[in-house]
Formats: sequence, C-alpha cells, structure tokens
Amino acid sequence: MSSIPVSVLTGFLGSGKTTLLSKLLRHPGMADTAVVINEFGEVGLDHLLVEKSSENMVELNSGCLCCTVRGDLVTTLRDLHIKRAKQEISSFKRLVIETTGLADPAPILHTLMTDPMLASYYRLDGVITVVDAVNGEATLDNHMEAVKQAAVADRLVLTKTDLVKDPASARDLEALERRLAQLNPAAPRLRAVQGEIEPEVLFNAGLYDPTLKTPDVLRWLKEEAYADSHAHHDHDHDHGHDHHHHHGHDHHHDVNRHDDHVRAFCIVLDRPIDAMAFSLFIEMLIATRGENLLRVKGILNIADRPDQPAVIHGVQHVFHPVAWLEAWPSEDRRSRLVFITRDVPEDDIRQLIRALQVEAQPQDVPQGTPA
Ligand SMILES: Nc1nc2c(ncn2[C@@H]2O[C@H](COP(=O)(O)OP(=O)(O)OP(=O)(O)O)[C@@H](O)[C@H]2O)c(=O)[nH]1
Repeated sequence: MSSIPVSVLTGFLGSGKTTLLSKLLRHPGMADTAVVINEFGEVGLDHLLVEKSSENMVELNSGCLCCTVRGDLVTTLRDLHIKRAKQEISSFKRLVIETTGLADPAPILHTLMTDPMLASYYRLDGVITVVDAVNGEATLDNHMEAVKQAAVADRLVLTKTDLVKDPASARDLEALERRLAQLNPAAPRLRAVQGEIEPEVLFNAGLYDPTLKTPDVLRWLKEEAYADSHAHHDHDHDHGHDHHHHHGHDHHHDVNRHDDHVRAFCIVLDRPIDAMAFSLFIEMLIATRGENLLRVKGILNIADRPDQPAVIHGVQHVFHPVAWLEAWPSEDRRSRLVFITRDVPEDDIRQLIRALQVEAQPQDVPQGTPA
C-alpha cells in the first residue's frame, strides 16, 4: 500500500490559509483530499468553510499545536487512517494539515517524520507557507515564528497581492520577495489572489514519492538557488549592518530583524563521505545547534556505497531516516548539503566538517570518483 502524501499548510494569523484551502478544495483535482485543521481560539469559520468542500475533516480543538501536537496529531491521523481502511470515509489520497497561525510548524514535521506508525501510512509531501503581501514584512519583523514558517517552506505563497496598487506598496512587495528569497532561496514563490492557484504547483513537492521512478531530488534540493543567494548575501564583512540598505527603498533597515540571523547556504564536498564521521557530524550539530537548524537537506556520496546516493532531510533536531536512491540523478556525484540556519554561520559548519574528517581521506578511497 502506498503512503498518503501530507502537506502542511502554515502561515501567520490572517495570512489567507483558509481562503487558499477552501478554494483549493473546490478544485476537481483535489477531490480526494482530507483536511485536518488545528484551531486556535474560537475561529469557527474554518470549520464551515472547509466542511462544505470535504467530508473527510477532523478538527483538533485542543488549542495551539506547539504544545499539543504530538499526541493529538498522532491520534487524529491514526483514526483517520483506520476509518479510511474500514471504508467509513472515502479513500482519500492526500491529506492537508492546516496549522494555527501562531504555530511553529517544526513539531508537526517532527511528528510526521518520526512517529513509526504514522510513517508507515503517511509521508510528508511538503510545507506550504502563506505570506501576506501587505503585512508580511511587519510579521517577519515581529515574529520569529513567521520567519521559521518561511524558512521551512517548500512552497511560499504570497497572498493579497491584489491589494498592492500604488508604486510604494509595489516596492514593498519587491522588498518582501527579496527577503523571502534570502530566507529560503529554494522555495518557489507563488501568488494567490483570493486563494486562486493551481493545486499542481503546490503539491507533490516531496522526495519520497514511491510512484516516481526517479525521485526528483535535484528539484527538491535546488542547490543552485543557494549558490545565487550566497553571491549577494553571504559576503558578511559588514557585521551588524543591514544587507538590504543598498536597495534604497527598504524602510526596515534600522530594525534588528529576526531574519538577519538566518542564513541559507550550500556546502559541496568533492570527496566521498565517511559514513561514521558524517553521523557524528550530524549528531554534534543536533546536540549543539539543533534548535537553530531550521532546515537541512542533502544528497550524499557515501564512500562505501558510491553508486547509491543517500538523501537526508532534517528540521531542527529531527532528521528523517536516510533514504537511499537507486542511482544518481545526474552526472554530478558530489555530496551537496543545503542549510537554512539561525545564528549558525556557514564557516562553523565547514570547520566541523573538516575537524571530524567527514570527507574520506584520499588514502581511504580510490581516486577518480566518477564526476
Ligand atoms: N484582498 C484579499 N484578501 C484576502 C486574500 N486572501 C485572503 N484574504 C482575506 O484575508 C482575511 C484572512 O484570510 P483567512 O483565509 O481567514 O486567513 P487565515 O490565515 O486562515 O487566518 P487565521 O485562520 O486567522 O490564521 C480574510 O478576510 C480573507 O478574505 C487575497 O488574496 N486578497
């Protein structure tokens, strides 16, 4: 039995998650979708809106996901699966979890990535983060949760762009786009006005789709996006200064912004990797920097298994079990790791890689690894 892809829909309070979801659910391609909503407070409207479109809906009413997600989400998703198996509900093929706007999406991802029972029925497809084109900048300034939501996204959806009319707000929107691109270079930035968007661009973002013969790992990793952002972001000689002031029209430059602490970068290792040293590297990173590894993805050339790349994926201190691909997706067989971190400079990670001799030493591997 193939696993059911799960998309996590997140975004700050009032950013347009429900509007997006209720439109999406009316789309013919979305007919077999179950929805789990976590409500915060008394927002009953969500229920009405979604119920019209989908009968497979379960609500978590116990408050904020940050605190209660594990038990509740596990129970809810398990019950949903049992009902599906007993044919008490239709055989849904996709699940969307809408989070409360205040939530850090990481615990939900952790639950999906690590709960053994859930992992056998469901797989994480991707994180869709909704960003309000009008209030997005202020929200990022004021709330680290919003920064995390953007950093962890596989898809960023800008909403309310219809409200951007005059040239000044158009420039603000450009600044917001640049900011999102620096926070999370690889996530496509899409737009939805009143929730209008094609489902295809939002879903199937994931790697672990067993129906795909060749996992589209390069699209998922998108390391070239980090290379770009590196070029104009990470020459960090101006400690404490705002990277954006040279753009001229960014009026936020005197704010100590949460996302000035966030770095997105890609590390490429030419030599194959020593499996033990790499595990130690990840363990040490988790132990010392776990909270601040907002997202880590990678494709690895492990020295003793050179024909099958290993794929890793982590959100803070939780890493998905390593997946082995049957073959390299392209000629490039170098290990590539992309990081989105908070207060963890690229150099620290490079130093740790060197110190632990993560790259196999030349004498340990035959030279001339296929390039
Ligand atoms: N003009 C405009 N308004 C929008 C758009 N998308 C959403 N809205 C409005 O923004 C408000 C908030 O939208 P919701 O979809 O409820 O946002 P939400 O993220 O689900 O909100 P919470 O559940 O409170 O976190 C509503 O009044 C929507 O009608 C858009 O693209 N354009």
